[in-house]
Amino acid sequence: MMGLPQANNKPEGQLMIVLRSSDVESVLIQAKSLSDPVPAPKSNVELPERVLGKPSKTAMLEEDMEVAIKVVVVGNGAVGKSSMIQRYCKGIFTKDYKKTIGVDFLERQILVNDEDVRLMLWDTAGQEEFDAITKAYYRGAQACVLVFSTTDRDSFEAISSWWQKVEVEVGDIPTVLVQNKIDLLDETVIKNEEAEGLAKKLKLRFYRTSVKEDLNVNEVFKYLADKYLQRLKRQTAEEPELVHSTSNKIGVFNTTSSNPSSQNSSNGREVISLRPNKQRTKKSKNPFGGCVVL
Ligand SMILES: Nc1nc2c(ncn2[C@@H]2O[C@H](COP(=O)(O)OP(=O)(O)OP(=O)(O)O)[C@@H](O)[C@H]2O)c(=O)[nH]1
Repeated sequence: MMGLPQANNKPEGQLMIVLRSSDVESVLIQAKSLSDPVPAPKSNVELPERVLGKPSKTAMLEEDMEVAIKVVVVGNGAVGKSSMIQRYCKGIFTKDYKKTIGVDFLERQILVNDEDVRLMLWDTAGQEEFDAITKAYYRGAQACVLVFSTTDRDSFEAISSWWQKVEVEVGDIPTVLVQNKIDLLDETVIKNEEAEGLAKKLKLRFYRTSVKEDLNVNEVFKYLADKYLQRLKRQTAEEPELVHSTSNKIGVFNTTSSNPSSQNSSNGREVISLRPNKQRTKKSKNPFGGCVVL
């Protein structure tokens, strides 16, 4: 768990994010300006249908749109998933271990090849008991970080099964394999060749990180964003219609509206309620620029 110090200052559930499951499956692209022809959505996440029939999104992709990428971070418990997301988004590291219950997420905005990219980092629980919950949140993921720990053999051996769990839900998405806690190399229980061999076998880019020492964490997410953008551009060039289709590839995501009263299931669609397991604050700028706690 992300273990924020202020985690319990506020009664749980004050801020509830409600997503329809189909929305979670969308590539999220946010209109940057109010003059954007895409109408302001009524709830936090809009349906892909809303973008149908509107001016070319291909052009907008180039000029007016901001790409948002849903990244899921998966792996056994205690390998450092929450710590990694916290390090990346808030620039901090805590020694405390608090198990993540269900899912959690933070986001950070970065610039990749002059393109604004919003990374939405979904932190999933590493324990099997939460599998049913976490699986639902893999849907719609556009990139994935598979993490194991230098000091935990089981976490290394579980990587293939984590990968399968994600793949079953979302297919082939940009993915990286990460060996975390390399500051503890003295205590390693995994040989270098084994880790590299696994990356080769799974055909994945491999990073060694230390969240504690802030080694290579940025690189992991930068690589994924880059890879995803390349793929998106290729797809858009090859099949511009994809952007307009109802295939849940594109959605409009409004992070400015957070009116909980508009988030309900009155339309009869399935509703997933995300209850942050720690305090969420309103979006605010912080010293790490572009990092937002939702
Ligand atoms: N030495 C060292 N410790 C780390 C590193 N990254 C995380 N930790 C520690 O490992 C423990 C587990 O970290 P978490 O980030 O909570 O692990 P998690 O994978 O989110 O665990 P679950 O929520 O159970 O899935 C914490 O005590 C962290 O401080 C690292 O790079 N080096």
